[in-house]
Amino acid sequence: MEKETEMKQSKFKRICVFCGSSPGNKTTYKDAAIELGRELVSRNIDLVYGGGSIGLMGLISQAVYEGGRHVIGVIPKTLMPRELTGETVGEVKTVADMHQRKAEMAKRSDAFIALPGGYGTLEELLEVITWAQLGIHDKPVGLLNVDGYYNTFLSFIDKAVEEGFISPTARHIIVSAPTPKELVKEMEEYFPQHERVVSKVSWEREQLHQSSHCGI
Ligand SMILES: C/C(=C\CNc1ncnc2c1ncn2[C@@H]1O[C@H](COP(=O)(O)O)[C@@H](O)[C@H]1O)CO
Repeated sequence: MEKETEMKQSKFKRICVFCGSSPGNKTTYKDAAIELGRELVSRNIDLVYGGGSIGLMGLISQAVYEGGRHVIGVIPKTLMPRELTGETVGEVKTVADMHQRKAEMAKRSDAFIALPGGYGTLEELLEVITWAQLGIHDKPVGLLNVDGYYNTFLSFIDKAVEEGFISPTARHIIVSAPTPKELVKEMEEYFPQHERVVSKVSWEREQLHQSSHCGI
């Protein structure tokens, strides 16, 4: 019994999950959101997400909250009306705008995971990958490739490597797996290979500067 608890203990305290504000057309996407939520709970990991109860965002936050872990939803003022995002379970952190939301979600997390989603999810995912490439952070970035949803995206990234727009070491930033269990395990084992371009200290200073201006 003790061994099982030991095995499940994660090095991550909080993971930020990006995912669809829609549920998607297949049951497997909804199931994966709930399964990822339960995987976080089983490893004592708290959730940071975009807030609200719509789509996959609602399903994962509910699963983590019901499992007894802390949930923080970071919502821009403009999306606060409940008819837009629904109720947020757990803690709500209100921010000024979408830019501040991403900075806040990143600051509060030890790693990032993208479930299937649309433009919003892709934008958030690509931003944390770009920040990793620049050496702004070295937190693992995971892609939950449910039912091959991200196969064409991954092929495109490989094409960009082939064509010389993404370096092979930067390709290594994306950790992907088909199930939550495999994904979190691979992220635990992740070791950054890319070169550090921006010093972490200067980035943290920049964040502090922004926070004092935005009243975080
Ligand atoms: C404005 C409307 C609905 C509210 N939509 C969102 N609510 C909360 N968070 C959102 C919303 N739209 C985007 N996000 C963020 O992007 C990701 C989901 O975007 P996607 O395009 O659905 O993939 C998610 O991680 C959020 O952080 C009425 O139209």
